[in-house]
Amino acid sequence: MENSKNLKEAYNEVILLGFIKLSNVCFGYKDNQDIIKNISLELFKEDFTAFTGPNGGGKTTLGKLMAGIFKPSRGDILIDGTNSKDLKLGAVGKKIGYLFQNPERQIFAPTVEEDITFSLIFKGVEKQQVTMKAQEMMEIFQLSHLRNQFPFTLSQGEKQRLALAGILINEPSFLILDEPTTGLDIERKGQLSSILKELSKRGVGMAVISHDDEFIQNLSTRIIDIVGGNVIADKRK
Ligand SMILES: Nc1ncnc2c1ncn2[C@@H]1O[C@H](COP(=O)(O)OP(=O)(O)OP(=O)(O)O)[C@@H](O)[C@H]1O
Repeated sequence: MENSKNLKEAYNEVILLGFIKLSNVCFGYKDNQDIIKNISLELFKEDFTAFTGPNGGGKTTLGKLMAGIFKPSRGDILIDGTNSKDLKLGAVGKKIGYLFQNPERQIFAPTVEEDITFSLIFKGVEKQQVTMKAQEMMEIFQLSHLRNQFPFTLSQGEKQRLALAGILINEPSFLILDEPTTGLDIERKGQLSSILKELSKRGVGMAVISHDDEFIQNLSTRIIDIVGGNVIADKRK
């Protein structure tokens, strides 16, 4: 018994286990029309994975499936070992942080600070701890000077950083980011790259949907091409 346990542990150490595993996944918004067509794929925390491909290919749809926002019409998605069909959105949120293409969709509160702390307060985390974590997030994302500002009046880059701060305060194990560089100037894009690289180094899994070639080339270790709801290429660098 003891031997078989050790064997299993050793096996798990040498074989990298996928954090998100898709098996024969299909999905359509309307009946009989699959947008995602039988995709099987495993994503690893150790990778920095980029999803590319032409407009309308299905990247955003796939991202929402992997984040548990949509459930597959057919096939299964395991998120950290649990079928996404059995996971409520709140439970997925503890494991996966999802940045929408339009960060305004993630603004909930009347001030920047309240927006960042929204989810922790909702979960009933103790006030002193919430304040400390918010401080840390505002420093990392250079939002301290905007703490009392109404989020809708922020610039695109600031909204992007605010959305990321609100996601990362929950310490998810894996991040899925949909077009995170849209509307960012070169300087802000560089800052975002450094933050994501650092998070990846600290063990946070990364999947980025992007058309931004330079950004992808700079960060990713694996590039997956999605065309017409299919994976047409899957390359490691
Ligand atoms: N809510 C929806 N209802 C119906 N069809 C949708 C919906 N959202 C997306 N689609 C369709 O699904 C297909 C894939 O769209 P999706 O946004 O996933 O592609 P994408 O690869 O992310 O595109 P882009 O690069 O333009 O963001 C498109 O044909 C789109 O029109």
